[in-house]
Amino acid sequence: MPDLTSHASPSHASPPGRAASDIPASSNPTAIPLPQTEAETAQGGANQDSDPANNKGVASPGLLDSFLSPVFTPPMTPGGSLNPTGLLQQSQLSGVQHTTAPTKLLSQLPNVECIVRARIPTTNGAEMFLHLYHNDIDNKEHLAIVFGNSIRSRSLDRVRPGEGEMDRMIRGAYVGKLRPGRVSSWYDEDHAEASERGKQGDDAGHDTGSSGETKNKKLAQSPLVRIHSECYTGETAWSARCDCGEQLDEAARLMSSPHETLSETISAEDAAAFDANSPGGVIIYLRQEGRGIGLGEKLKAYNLQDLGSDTVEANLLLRHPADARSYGLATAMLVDLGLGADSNPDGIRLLTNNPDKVRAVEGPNREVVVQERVPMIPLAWRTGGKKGIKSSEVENYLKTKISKMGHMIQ
Ligand SMILES: Nc1nc2c(ncn2[C@@H]2O[C@H](COP(=O)(O)OP(=O)(O)OP(=O)(O)O)[C@@H](O)[C@H]2O)c(=O)[nH]1
Repeated sequence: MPDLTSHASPSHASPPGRAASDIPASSNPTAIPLPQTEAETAQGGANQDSDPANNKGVASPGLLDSFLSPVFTPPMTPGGSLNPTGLLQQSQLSGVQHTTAPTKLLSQLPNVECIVRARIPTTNGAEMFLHLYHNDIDNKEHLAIVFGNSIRSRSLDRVRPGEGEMDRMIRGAYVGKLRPGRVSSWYDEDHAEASERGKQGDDAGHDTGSSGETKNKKLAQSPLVRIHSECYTGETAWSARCDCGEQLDEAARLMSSPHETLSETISAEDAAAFDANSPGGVIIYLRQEGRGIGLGEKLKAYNLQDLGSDTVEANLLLRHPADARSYGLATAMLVDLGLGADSNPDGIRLLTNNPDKVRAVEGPNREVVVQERVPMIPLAWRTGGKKGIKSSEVENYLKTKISKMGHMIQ
């Protein structure tokens, strides 16, 4: 077993020789000539030196010249536009602290609609409601994993023309619990729960019980929210290259037993009081695999990483942005779930180390308020290496997040 440092206190110096700005172009045979920016083209070409060696490109030790083969076709980043010149200019700024472009905010939130919701009993005993969304900017099935009973989707609860009670129950627009023989989506006999709101066509509230009872209830704490991007390798294929699977598990754990926090466990009495007012939690699961470049491109990036690049360099070498994601859909889904500033002015607590995510999730007009950022410290760092992921790859992945993407993991 190699001597791994994932549990060590992080002192996160950039890996030597990795930063593009640190390597003189003349001594960098693998520098890739970059296309002109639109502005440069308009000016007749600011970058008129035809010698590729004089263009600073992405330095990746160990890459062969053949990488520059003319058969290499730069891919399209799904749903994104690419300006590698701009990205690299940022990476060449002094200190290489935050080398990625800030996440672009859409000027307007997309429209989202919750199509169906279903109760999922989970293997650890907790229960959650899986919400599947459609939207008007892509054809993907983005998800909201909702813990607790106080968070409901407005678009799901809205009455649809011509639908009957069975239709509503089948698509998950019911209060309380389903059981054989139940006939009303609005009234749950066992729990004496009725929602008048939906019947009246009022989509402004988010109560689950008798009308008005929970609508303006002051919650003990703001709801916990995690915006998670799909990672097939880390969540399903047991990859130790990243900590995505661990982060998803940890977010679910914190939301299903909200009195367990990262730092303390509160008394049983306090826990009961907390549960009575539990704000619940939401994991917004966005289908932006590989930071938005897709699984195929991420696998190429893995091979580049094995050839010596870090995670940011590998994306740039493949002509993708370091991070091609956006969060407008997440903001719109949170608003639909009643966690927007209009109905939840106290805001949310966002589980993340990513500063871009905090700004981006708030939306172009602060449609969502992030009241507090809750850090996600890797399990191996918190337990001195006893638990969590141990690999040199995950160590490099986390180091690059800190040194090049400005992540706040301490
Ligand atoms: N391109 C690329 N994407 C990766 C790599 N490793 C993991 N990912 C993707 O990174 C994304 C994980 O990001 P998130 O879990 O949202 O986390 P984050 O934005 O890094 O920040 P946190 O909220 O602090 O976790 C997923 O889409 C993964 O598929 C990699 O080596 N290259």
